[in-house]
Amino acid sequence: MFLKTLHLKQFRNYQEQRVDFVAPKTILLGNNAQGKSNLLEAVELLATLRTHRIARDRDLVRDGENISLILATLQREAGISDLKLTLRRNGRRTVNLNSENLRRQMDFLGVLNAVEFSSLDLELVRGGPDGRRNWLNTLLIQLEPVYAHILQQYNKVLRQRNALLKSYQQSELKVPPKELAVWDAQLVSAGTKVIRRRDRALQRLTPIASNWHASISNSTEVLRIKYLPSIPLEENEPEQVQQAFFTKIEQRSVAELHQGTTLVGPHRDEVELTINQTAARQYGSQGQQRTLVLALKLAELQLIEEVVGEPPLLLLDDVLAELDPSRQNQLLDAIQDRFQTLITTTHLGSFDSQWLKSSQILHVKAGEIFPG
Ligand SMILES: Nc1ncnc2c1ncn2[C@@H]1O[C@H](COP(=O)(O)OP(=O)(O)OP(=O)(O)O)[C@@H](O)[C@H]1O
Repeated sequence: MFLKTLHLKQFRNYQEQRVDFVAPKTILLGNNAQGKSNLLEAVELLATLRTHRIARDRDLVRDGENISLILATLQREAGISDLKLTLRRNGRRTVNLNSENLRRQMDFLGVLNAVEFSSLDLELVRGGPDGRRNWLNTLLIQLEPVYAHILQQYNKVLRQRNALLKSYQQSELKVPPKELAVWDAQLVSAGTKVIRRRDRALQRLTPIASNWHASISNSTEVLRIKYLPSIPLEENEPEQVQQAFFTKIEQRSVAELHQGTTLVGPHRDEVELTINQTAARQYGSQGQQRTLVLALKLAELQLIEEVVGEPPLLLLDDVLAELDPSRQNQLLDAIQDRFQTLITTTHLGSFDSQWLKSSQILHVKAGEIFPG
């Protein structure tokens, strides 16, 4: 797929800016805080309706405005699509495809696919399980847009069940509330769907990521990715997972009532990353952590391409210059001209000349874009 144009209105620090993409790679060049990442963020929003920088919609809308528009023209094998996302300060969003407002956000999600790689992704290795769950959720939304709906349902049930547990904890009641059984069943039903999809996605991603990792590290390191769901998972069968889920809830019920919160379910899942059988985060070197994240990102690209049937976009936010020339070349070989790539950087100095040859260069200055 190829993003032909992007048009931002009152988004972040852009007043109104249209960009035409004319090469397989676009380098957005500019000093800090000019709007380079903001532009990638707009593309990320079109792909996932999420942003990896924790932000509410009112942070995305330009200061002093109430509404913000992200418009794009996308070329896919099946034809051209026009996407429009409206963000409002009050958080209400509208999604529009080919001039038609869509009722379900799910129908917007499968249109543009993109993999984002920024320095924040190093947190995948270094940070807590939350970041890894988030990463997996974002990937799954693109592999199966219905996942966005499933996750939303799970989170809703989780919030309601937590509210019930909290009110019990704060009450004088001696007997757990009767409605809890209803919430247990709903939690298990929605949670099982989440768990089974996470398991399936990681089963497919792991061999691809391990291969990339072996190739980047010249086979000196073995990367393993292991899904550690909060309930034991023996077989990826609905009945088996549901049964295990109910059993675990029963085992933790006293603790849940005591703590007033849900202790079992996919909101407590972990994804373990190991290199040569040691937890990756203990593998101190920044270089090794970068290799790992690069392998994960290349695997995401490949998996999305396999599932969707077309190469997604790659968004490289300030990471390319940090890779050494050999890793840069590996990335270049992997993406060639098949994956449209948008790259932000503050300087061109450390770019391999190969990169520059096939790139369109745009200058970003205070929310405006100028051709290079
Ligand atoms: N809602 C908003 N309204 C107006 N300006 C905003 C809004 N949100 C962010 N900005 C501005 O956008 C700028 C940050 O842009 P961005 O994050 O894209 O930086 P960048 O060019 O990628 O630089 P860096 O190299 O530091 O990442 C800051 O000047 C910030 O004040």
